[in-house]
Amino acid sequence: MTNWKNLDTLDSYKALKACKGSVDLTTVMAGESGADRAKNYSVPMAEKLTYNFAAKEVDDTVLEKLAALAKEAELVDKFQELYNGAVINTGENRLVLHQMTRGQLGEPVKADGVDKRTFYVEQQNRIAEFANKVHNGEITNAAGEKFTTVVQIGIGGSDLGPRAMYLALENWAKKNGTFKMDAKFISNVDPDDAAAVLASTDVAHAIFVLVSKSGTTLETLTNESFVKDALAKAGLDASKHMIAVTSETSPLAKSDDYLAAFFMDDYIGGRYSSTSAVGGAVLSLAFGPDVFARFLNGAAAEDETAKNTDIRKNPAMLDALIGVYERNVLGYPATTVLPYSQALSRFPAHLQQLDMESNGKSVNRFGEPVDYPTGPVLFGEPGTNGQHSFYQLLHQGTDIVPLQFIAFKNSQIGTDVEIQGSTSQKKLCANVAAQIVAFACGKKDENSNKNFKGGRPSSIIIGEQLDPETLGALLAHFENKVMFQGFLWNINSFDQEGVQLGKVLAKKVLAHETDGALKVFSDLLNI
Ligand SMILES: O=P(O)(O)OC[C@H]1O[C@](O)(CO)[C@@H](O)[C@@H]1O
Repeated sequence: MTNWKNLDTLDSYKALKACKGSVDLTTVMAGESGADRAKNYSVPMAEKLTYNFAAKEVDDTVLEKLAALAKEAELVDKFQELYNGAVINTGENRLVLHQMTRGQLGEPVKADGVDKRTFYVEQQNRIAEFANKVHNGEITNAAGEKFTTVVQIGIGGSDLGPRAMYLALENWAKKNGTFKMDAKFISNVDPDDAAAVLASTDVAHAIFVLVSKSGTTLETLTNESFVKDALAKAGLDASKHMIAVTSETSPLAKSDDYLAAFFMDDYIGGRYSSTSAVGGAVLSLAFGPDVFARFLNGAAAEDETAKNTDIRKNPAMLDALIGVYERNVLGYPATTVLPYSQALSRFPAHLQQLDMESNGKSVNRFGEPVDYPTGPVLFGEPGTNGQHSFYQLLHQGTDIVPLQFIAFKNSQIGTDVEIQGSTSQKKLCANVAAQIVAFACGKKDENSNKNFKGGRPSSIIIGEQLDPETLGALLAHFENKVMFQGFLWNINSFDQEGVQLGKVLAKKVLAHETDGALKVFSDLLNI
């Protein structure tokens, strides 16, 4: 059994604090020293990805202290407890098993009377069989015609991850001949969301995937009714056009309203559910089950790296430790993820939920207030677009915001042009290389308006090409990073009580049970 202790009670953390200010990026990232760091401060990830931390404010001494912190905080042992079935989600008294949707990292875990790995694989097989039947025309609409579009209805983790993964692989699948069906997504309770998606969808040839782990989310149930209404208006039987993905204990599980139902369970948090049936249904329908299986393999391979006790061989743990150093010792309040890949356009939105819903906590695992900052604000956009938007603040603003770049050597589609001696792909990669050095080293100018102080830390994950395996590995990397940071902060990264209050008050507003400011705002909004 491991010890769960607050970060500020650990001796190795106290030692780490003494390192504050010891690494000046403007110096160490210049000249030969910068070249050496760029070569050596790099850790292999799975699927030929590498995590390069040359431009972080660390040196061998800081790394030694981070290694000591990893050891004292028993990070790898805690991960081991997690995948071997301990009740890590103390707030909800649940196991945490999302890694098991992609592999068996440790011992078999039995819960609810079944072996959980067997359960997840069974669901994958059921989804694969269903998707194959849709693709080969064994499952059709009432007129015997093939379905051509899949529309996912869900919100939060039942939308963001699957949507980001779909967008990440859409062009790759088209290029590689595995694209089967268009996928669309309805998430917001804003009626314009469902209305616009439905208006651009041939509903007679659409299969709708209702995704809600709890089966009680207001937005999702409302959008389900919206879609059912549209199907009825088109003279179609909704139960022949809808499947459900939910937990076996949810009210949706036993309903006859669906063509089929596929299951995840309470041991997979919504924001960790992309590799469960939640992502499995839409991705298998859109790209085929083999592509989904390749995505899972990439995630499984990355999970294996997270078992390593050596911080130079465990990229997620190293990334997590550096992030905690930046947050708690260096005092940086935010972080940004900047994929130089258009296909990853919604990946930062997924990471916002993953990171902030997991680690936006003020009490530890035992419900006691913590005296130190926990999860940072996370935001992001693809580069180079971000460069022409908010990078101004990142380069010259008064706050230092650590950056996390992601880039691939090759594009997905492969269509490119050479203009002024370089292809677009080379221009993309040139920009990310330039940004790392510009942020770290800055540039002196007598005109203070044009002066760049530098000293702005970044890391970069570099890959060959974004494909199903690299995407899986990338997803698992960030999930595991968030998990290790939660362990360091001694918080429960797997519940989300902070989302409840707003839901309760919204219900009161709709029931007209308001007074005070709530009543005034209700009136102002004409509710
Ligand atoms: O899948 P469900 O149960 O509809 O939940 C959707 C989302 O709502 C939340 O519970 C937050 O309100 C997220 O954690 C979750 O991903």
